[in-house]
Amino acid sequence: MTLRVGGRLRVGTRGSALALAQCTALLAGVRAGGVEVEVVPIVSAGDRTTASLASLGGTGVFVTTLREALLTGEVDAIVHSCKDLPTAPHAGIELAALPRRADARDALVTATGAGLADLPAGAVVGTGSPRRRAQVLRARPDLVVRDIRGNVDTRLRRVLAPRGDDEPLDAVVLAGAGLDRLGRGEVVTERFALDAWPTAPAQGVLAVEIRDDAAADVRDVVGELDDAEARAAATAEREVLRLLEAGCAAPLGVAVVDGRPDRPVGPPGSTRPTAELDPPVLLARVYALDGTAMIDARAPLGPGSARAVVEELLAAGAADLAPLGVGR
Ligand SMILES: NCc1[nH]cc(CCC(=O)O)c1CC(=O)O
Repeated sequence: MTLRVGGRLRVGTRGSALALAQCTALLAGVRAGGVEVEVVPIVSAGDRTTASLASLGGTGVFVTTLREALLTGEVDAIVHSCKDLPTAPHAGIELAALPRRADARDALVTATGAGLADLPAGAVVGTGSPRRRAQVLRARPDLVVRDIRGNVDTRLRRVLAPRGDDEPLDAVVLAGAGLDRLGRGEVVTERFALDAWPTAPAQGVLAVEIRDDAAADVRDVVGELDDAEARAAATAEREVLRLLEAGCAAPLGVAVVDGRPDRPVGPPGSTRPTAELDPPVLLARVYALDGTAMIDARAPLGPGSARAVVEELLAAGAADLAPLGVGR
């Protein structure tokens, strides 16, 4: 099929290996459907510099550059990791598709193949995420967590093949979905069950944005990628983030889990066999930064579930436990 407007669908994404891999995989189905697609890598200030992301205004710099390319008409659609997308809507832009979710779980990669429980005391685990730091320390207060930055390859290298000037790490925690999409899923030593280790809101979900005045055929093609289950889960998880006014500094874990504890919703990448499982439940968990305490809230997944878990968390003192925006 040739799109009536422009002939082919131009899709912008970040130039990182992960962004290109996940965008290309997402669009394989669109191409198979006969639509001509061009992936356009968009380089942002955050990709060009080694300055800290905070000095550039946080990870929002990537999203902003992509949105500029969309609004100027350089591309017809943009693809982000949904977990990197601010919860506030952007004028002129529409979240047109939340495609089927990949593995939402965090993954541990260790140099020796040891699981988290088997790492020696004092082992050094790298992560830049306050949530992951709290979760590691909660499970293993005897480990050392090192703040690390960089793309997936850089972080893996620190464990699997450290260079002379790197401090070697014994382990890193990364999103399983990112490793899978890069074809590196085989390096994972352990994937943490969501009920024990809820992850970032919308982890493993991609987000496709279009202009709100997009041509009908662009809207149709992109809309085909939307997945009702991913949309319901990502929407509720992001609503928790929004209501808590939590940024990436908040040690907050959110997940949609099976109504029965200790079981994730379906095996990774599979469609949930709805008939066999209890109704899905929204789980939100706020940690103390050092992992010594945590507060949980759960509600059956649905339109009111985010508000219900947030009220429960706040009533239980979550705003005193951890740095959230709400109540400050
Ligand atoms: N914060 C960066 C980021 N944004 C999305 C992913 C992974 C892919 C996804 O969650 O969809 C990652 C890497 C990571 O957390 O290990």
